Amino acid sequence: MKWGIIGTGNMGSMLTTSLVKSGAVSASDLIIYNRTAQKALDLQKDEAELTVAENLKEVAKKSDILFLCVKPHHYSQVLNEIKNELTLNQCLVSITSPVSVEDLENKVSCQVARIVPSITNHAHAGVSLFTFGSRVTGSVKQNLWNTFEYISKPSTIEEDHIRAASDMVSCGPAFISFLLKEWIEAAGEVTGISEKKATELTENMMIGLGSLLSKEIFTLDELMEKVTVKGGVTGEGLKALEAHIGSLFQEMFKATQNKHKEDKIGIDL
Ligand SMILES: NC(=O)C1=CN([C@@H]2O[C@H](COP(=O)(O)OP(=O)(O)OC[C@H]3O[C@@H](n4cnc5c(N)ncnc54)[C@H](O)[C@@H]3O)[C@@H](O)[C@H]2O)C=CC1
Ligand SMILES: O=C(O)[C@@H]1CCC=N1
Repeated sequence: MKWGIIGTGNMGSMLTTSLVKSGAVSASDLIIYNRTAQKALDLQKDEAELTVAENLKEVAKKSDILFLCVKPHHYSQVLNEIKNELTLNQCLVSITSPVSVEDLENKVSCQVARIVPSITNHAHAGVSLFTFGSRVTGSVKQNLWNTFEYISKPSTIEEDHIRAASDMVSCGPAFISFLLKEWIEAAGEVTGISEKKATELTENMMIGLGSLLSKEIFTLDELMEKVTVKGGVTGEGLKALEAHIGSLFQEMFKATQNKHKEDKIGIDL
């Protein structure tokens, strides 16, 4: 089974490295291609067994499962160049949310799936969002699912909820990092604690929180309950949060919904 990756930017390189390092795919079964060849060659320096393809047609022809890891506005150009190489035995996997599986199925004649990954998959953690097209065979579905279990918790997502799901698992690391930066800054402003110390404490708290959740020791509700000692400071902090949070997250989800709609209109496969 040969695995191809087109586009070795943030996500393509993350998938290349994580799939190999987790033991999901052996480097000798991976073939990668990037428009700027150096990016692909740099990955090969770490994993000598990787094949770097000379061009798009080569990676398309040689892959049983082919990941498309370019930005959505490059889809049309790439697909036009590879579509005649792809047959029903192969599966094209898109990793972007604004392009639906249905639209891709109308463009190419091979099997099609969408797996939206997350930067958290670098740490072989977090979620990957799966949507299978109508032509994907049972064995390919199983193979993709099993492979992504090495680096994530795969989760099936319907088209209607892909934006919200991707906001949570893929944009989430950026959103939460932004909130934590605000928290660190506010701690400094209000109490004078140094940014360095506040960052160290916050990052380690997050690692601990992630670990509690991953071991299923507590749910989110249980965490709030256990930490909120009656008459204590946590309760006061939570009250302040409730009073000031307003429609912060509603606005965030609305903003991404709007951008998603705009992107979909702008993408012409
Ligand atoms: N950054 C993230 O956390 C996530 C990104 N995605 C999706 O992944 C896709 C890629 O995003 P990034 O990796 O962040 O972008 P990026 O800009 O880092 O990577 C895109 C890569 O594609 C290459 N490329 C462009 N045209 C090409 C062509 N014709 N042939 C071969 N390579 C070509 C570029 O040289 C670049 O290395 C996007 O569609 C995005 O929606 C999905 C989940 C998370
Ligand atoms: O296609 C998506 O939804 C992802 C999330 C981050 C960038 N692209």
